[in-house]
Amino acid sequence: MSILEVKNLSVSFKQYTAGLKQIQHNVISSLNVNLEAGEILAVVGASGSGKSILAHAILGILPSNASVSGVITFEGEELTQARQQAVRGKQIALVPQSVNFLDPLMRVGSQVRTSVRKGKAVEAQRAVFKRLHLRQEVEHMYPFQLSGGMARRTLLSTAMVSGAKVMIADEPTPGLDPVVMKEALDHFREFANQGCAVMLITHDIDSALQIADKIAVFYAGTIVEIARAEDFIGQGEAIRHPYSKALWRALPQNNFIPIMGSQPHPGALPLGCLFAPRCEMATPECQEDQPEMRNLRDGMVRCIHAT
Ligand SMILES: Nc1ncnc2c1ncn2[C@@H]1O[C@H](COP(=O)(O)OP(=O)(O)OP(=O)(O)O)[C@@H](O)[C@H]1O
Ligand code: NI
Repeated sequence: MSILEVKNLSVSFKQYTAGLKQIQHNVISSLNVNLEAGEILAVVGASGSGKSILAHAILGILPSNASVSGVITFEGEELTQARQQAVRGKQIALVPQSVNFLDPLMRVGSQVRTSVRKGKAVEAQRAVFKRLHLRQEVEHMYPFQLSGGMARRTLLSTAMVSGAKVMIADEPTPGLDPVVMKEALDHFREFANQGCAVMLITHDIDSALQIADKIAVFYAGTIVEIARAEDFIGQGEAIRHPYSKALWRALPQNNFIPIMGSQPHPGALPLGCLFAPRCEMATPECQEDQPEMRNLRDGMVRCIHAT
């Protein structure tokens, strides 16, 4: 049993156009993913592809105009709204993408201490601050007194002291200097080695590959491939989905080959495969139905042509 299972998740937002016409934005569609204890799953993909929405759906913190369908289970039991509230910040911790998640009216040391559930709160907070190179006097500061990097380290600290079994880190590293970034990534690896499951959402594929066991590739609101980190090597021959291959080849060290076209807007998704309009391998069949996720070479892929 996976510690966290997301089955057939869809999330949409109702939006009103200028003429008060209502349109539906499908920001996540039929998404399946599992988190295993002891593993780090890195989630990569373009901006606006729905990575943060997935994190917020798991934690039950989507805005009220969102409609959600599908089932999320934690330790084999469905995560209902009540259960999401009960486990949030305790068994399932979030390192949010935005530093606005800090409480502006509370000193940051106290914020971190309220997340400690076992052992001495002050000691745990001071140890994590030291590890992330935050000076001790920072504990007395309010969020507005912090630099962007310090605020991010405070958010990381809050999740790290929580003792959660599942950690979801949404872009935890931008703005951190390389030394602190390495500490943060090493910390995630240690968590996983202790039996915790980590979902690391990131734009930094290189860092993700250094610590992740598996990589999930997001495109236009769904996961198109789940691969082992080792598959991301060379020219990407072992990578299954044409979008994942393109993403890999677009990296500076892999020839910087740009991907033509752009990701479809959530208000106007194509009927069939979401990547078909940009895909060199697309055939008329690809335009008919969205392909199902299928097993391929010890990974998962959502493409009828992948081999
Ligand atoms: N409250 C909202 N109402 C309507 N649409 C929203 C809302 N929040 C997010 N979206 C839309 O959902 C889509 C997915 O957004 P999300 O923030 O999950 O992307 P992301 O993959 O995390 O991007 P980034 O890498 O830039 O953080 C985007 O098209 C975004 O515009
Ligand atoms: Ni995001």
